[in-house]
This record gives sequence, structure tokens and C-alpha cells, in this order.
Amino acid sequence: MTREQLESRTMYYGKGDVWVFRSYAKPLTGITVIPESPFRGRENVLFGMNIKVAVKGEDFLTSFTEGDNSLVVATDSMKNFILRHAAHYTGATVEGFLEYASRRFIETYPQMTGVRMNATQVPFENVQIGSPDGIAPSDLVFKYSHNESAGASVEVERSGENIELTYAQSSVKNLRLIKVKGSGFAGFVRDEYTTLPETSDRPLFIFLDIHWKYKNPADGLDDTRQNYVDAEQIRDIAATVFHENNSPSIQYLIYLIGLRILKNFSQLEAVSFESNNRTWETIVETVDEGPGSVFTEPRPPYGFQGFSMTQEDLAAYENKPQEAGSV
Ligand SMILES: O=c1[nH]c(=O)c2[nH]c(=O)[nH]c2[nH]1
Repeated sequence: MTREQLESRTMYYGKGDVWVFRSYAKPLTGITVIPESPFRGRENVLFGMNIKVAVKGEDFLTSFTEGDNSLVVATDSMKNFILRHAAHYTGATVEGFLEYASRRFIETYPQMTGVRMNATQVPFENVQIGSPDGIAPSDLVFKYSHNESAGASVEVERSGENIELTYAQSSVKNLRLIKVKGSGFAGFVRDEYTTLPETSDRPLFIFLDIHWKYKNPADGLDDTRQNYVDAEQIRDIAATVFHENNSPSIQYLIYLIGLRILKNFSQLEAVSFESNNRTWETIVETVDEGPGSVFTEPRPPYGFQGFSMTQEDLAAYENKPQEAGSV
């Protein structure tokens, strides 16, 4: 088999749903506070992740073609490897843990030439506790949040004697935002297939996944370089821009969110979106003693948008004459 054939072949294996719960990880502190977000850091009393790891390496070929397991690291051992390394991790971010554990895999097993890890952070929120002194967050009891969650993907590869970070992306996933009024959708193509009425005011409900990449990937790994951007800040920017703008479409809304993210965080190189339109169906336009309406869940199917942006988009926006103010 030629080298090209080997390199173009799909061949990997790994473990999914590796749940890691680490208590008393390093607190996250080194972030820049922005006007759109109250986020100032995180205690990390509970640091939870659901990790998926995939490893590759040409030496694994005979495990597929001959049943030769002599170089196969059992995926059960991969799970143990990740969990044990969670005890040694000194950082405060998911990204940093993924990079650390991926590197350690390559250092430990010569047959691995690349490791890809994806993680979703398991969000825990402080429970508010009442006491004679007032209401304060508990430092012991947390609720498992089912809202949006932070995520990350990293890939490291062996390169001669070195181990290089070849891919890093951070994310906030499954952000669900509803704006009760102040969103429109009009001016779209009207032809024999069009039944949707134009609207200047709809209860816009969106599901959003937002991904971002740093100019220098090292900034995204740990907070001690002072350039780390937390998913809560990205979430709060999205909510702020949604609140402030009377959007003509989801397409334009995510563009505005992207501009604001790139403007706040010049250390980021790119941001991308996947959005879903989950706008509620209006059942009663105006209740008896208005204002107020009655809505229900939308019927399938749903619409979606994908868009990626870089600092060049922000520069182009800022260089063009604006009608509606700046971001
Ligand atoms: O924001 C929207 N963008 C669309 O492209 C679209 N299409 C549609 O039916 N509703 C919407 N809403």
C-alpha cells in the first residue's frame, strides 16, 4: 500500500461519552470583562465534561485488516487515561484539558500519530441559599443545568519529534433565545410557492450554535494568558445583540452578533454560526385584555442558517458608511 493510499484511508477508533467530573479545578480568572456580560470568571468547584476521543495512526492498519491487536490501546483504557489525567490537570478550561490529554496520548503511545478530542462542558449552576444574612450562592450545592453548554474540539498531531496543535475551536451549543416582539421577516421572494405572510413583528425563537477560533490558538487553551474568551461571554453578546436590534431576518441577526463578537475580542480570528428558526406559531394574536398573544410550538419542518466570519468582515463593515449606527 502506498503512502498516499494510507493517508487517504479513513481509519480511526476511540471512545465517546467519557464523562469527567473533576471537583476543585483551578478557578477561571483571566478574562476580559465586556459591557455585554456580567461574566467575571468561574470557581470551577465542579468542572464537568463529556468527551469524545478518536485516535489515528498508520500502525493501526493490521488491527483492521488482520485482527492484530498488538498495538491496539483498548478504548476502555482510553477512558481510564482521560479520567486519570483529569486529576493531574492544573488548568481552568475545557480547551486546555483536551490539548493536555491529547498530547499525553501521543507522548505515551508511539503508534498514535493524531488525536482528536471533542467535549461538551457539563454546566453546573450555583444554587441560591437563603440565610439570616440574605441570599447567596452555595459553594457546595449545584444544579445540573440543561441550558446551553460550552464545547471544544482540538486535534494534535505528531510531527517528527514534536507534537503540534493542528486544530482548535471553541463553541457554545444549544443556546435557545426567544424574543417576544421586535423581529420581522419581509421582502423575500414571492412566487407561486409562497404561502408565508410577511411580518414586521414575530415571536422569534432561535436555536444557536456559535463557534470561534483564536488568532493564536494558545490564547484559547488557558486563562493565564489573559486572552481567554468564555462561552458565557459569547452567549451574553448574542443575547444583547438580539435584544438591541429589530432584526429583519435570522441571517442578518447572526451577522450582527458575529460583528460584535469580533469587535469585543480582537484576539479571535473567526466566528461561525449554525442557527435554527423555531419561531412559535401564533394562535391568538391579541388576548382580551391586551397586550399579549398565545403561541404554540412550531410544526416541523424548521429552517436553518450557517455563516462564518473573520476579522476581515468586521474591517469591511467598519469601513463602509453606516446608516444604522455601529456595532
Ligand atoms: O429569518 C428568517 N430567514 C429565512 O430565510 C426564513 N424563511 C422563512 O420561512 N422564515 C425565515 N426567517
